[in-house]
Amino acid sequence: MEVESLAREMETAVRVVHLASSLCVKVQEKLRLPSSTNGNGGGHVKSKDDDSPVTVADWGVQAIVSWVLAEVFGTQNLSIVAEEDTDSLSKSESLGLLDSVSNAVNEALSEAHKYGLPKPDKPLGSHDILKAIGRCNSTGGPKGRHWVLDPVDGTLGFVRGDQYAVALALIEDGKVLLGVLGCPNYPVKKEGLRNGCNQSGAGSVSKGCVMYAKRGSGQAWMQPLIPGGYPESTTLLKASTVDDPVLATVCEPVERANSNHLFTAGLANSMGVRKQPMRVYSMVKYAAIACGDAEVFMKFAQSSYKEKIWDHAAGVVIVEEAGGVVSDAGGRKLDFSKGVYLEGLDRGIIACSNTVLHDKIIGAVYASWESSSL
Ligand SMILES: Nc1ncnc2c1ncn2[C@@H]1O[C@H](COP(=O)(O)OS(=O)(=O)O)[C@@H](OP(=O)(O)O)[C@H]1O
Ligand SMILES: [Mg+2]
Ligand SMILES: [Mg+2]
Ligand SMILES: [Mg+2]
Repeated sequence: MEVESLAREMETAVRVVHLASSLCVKVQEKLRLPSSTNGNGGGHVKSKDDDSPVTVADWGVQAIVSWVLAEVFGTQNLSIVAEEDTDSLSKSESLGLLDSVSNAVNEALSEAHKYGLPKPDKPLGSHDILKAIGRCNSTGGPKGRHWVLDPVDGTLGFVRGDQYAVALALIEDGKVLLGVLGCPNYPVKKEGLRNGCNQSGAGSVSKGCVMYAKRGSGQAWMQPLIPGGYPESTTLLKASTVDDPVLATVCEPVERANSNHLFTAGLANSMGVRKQPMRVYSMVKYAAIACGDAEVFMKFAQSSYKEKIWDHAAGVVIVEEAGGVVSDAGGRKLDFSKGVYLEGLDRGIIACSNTVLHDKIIGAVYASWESSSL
């Protein structure tokens, strides 16, 4: 599929995810301070109506991404579909929380120029911040361009000091054109040190990266996350070529409530997977497939749960351009054209590093579905 250049969109998306990730790193550090161990991260964490957590970072990232996109592309026809809203943040009892969000946003935006992004002339006020967050209330749909944002995916992982992702994608006429994933805690293997310092070939590990891909390019890329600025190096990503289930690493959500661990264990067993599942929060699971650290990601939510587009859009295009395959459990592509939800999803999501493994899993799903307890 031929896609127009999208150079400005991609450049902006990658840079703003770097900036947003830097905000997340700082907020997560604060959450880990001893003064924050009162259960709500020193006031930085709230519960939503469905009991899921939302934090200063979720609102802060949404405000930053929305503000930057509006500055770069203008507000006319700007459509952003994103997870958070301003309902609880604009209540009078949330003044302290809104202050914390403002501080985090202004601290990050004051560094925007170091990322090659516009920065405000003066710090944004609470009103500007609420406006930026509230602007992301588009419901997407089959026509036109829509930015899709999960400001913090895996908020539970985030508050637990674990893995999470900042996920931004651009959809046009229902197709994901580009995706960017910020993974601030992802362990990235560096090439073995050269010049005789380390000849073992094992390489060292550093933390944090941004992955991105453009639809139809056949390439997915990774940049390191560096403190206080935009990196110079970029590495090509390649999904794993392992197609023997015995050697495959399968990842899945951490929470039992989010995916049926029993069903996926039976499925993995029936196709000959031997390794224990790698349970990881957030779209970092897609990242692991894209960079060759895992071969399979399966998620089978309860049948009453409807998957949202912001939990998958960026990950899907990155995995596919790195050489992988993503579908529902019936083998059909995910449909990003129906609004906020992945309507018509057949049972679950299966992302694989290659078609051979993918075909095997789809076959195993058909074989084992009858006896499942879903
Ligand atoms: N009941 C239920 N079933 C399935 N999925 C749900 C459910 N509730 C929430 N969510 C969505 O799951 C997102 C986190 O998915 P993960 O794969 O990271 O799950 S886990 O945290 O590792 O268990 C999480 O994304 P964030 O809210 O951005 O963290 C939710 O969109
Ligand atoms: Mg999410
Ligand atoms: Mg989220
Ligand atoms: Mg959430």
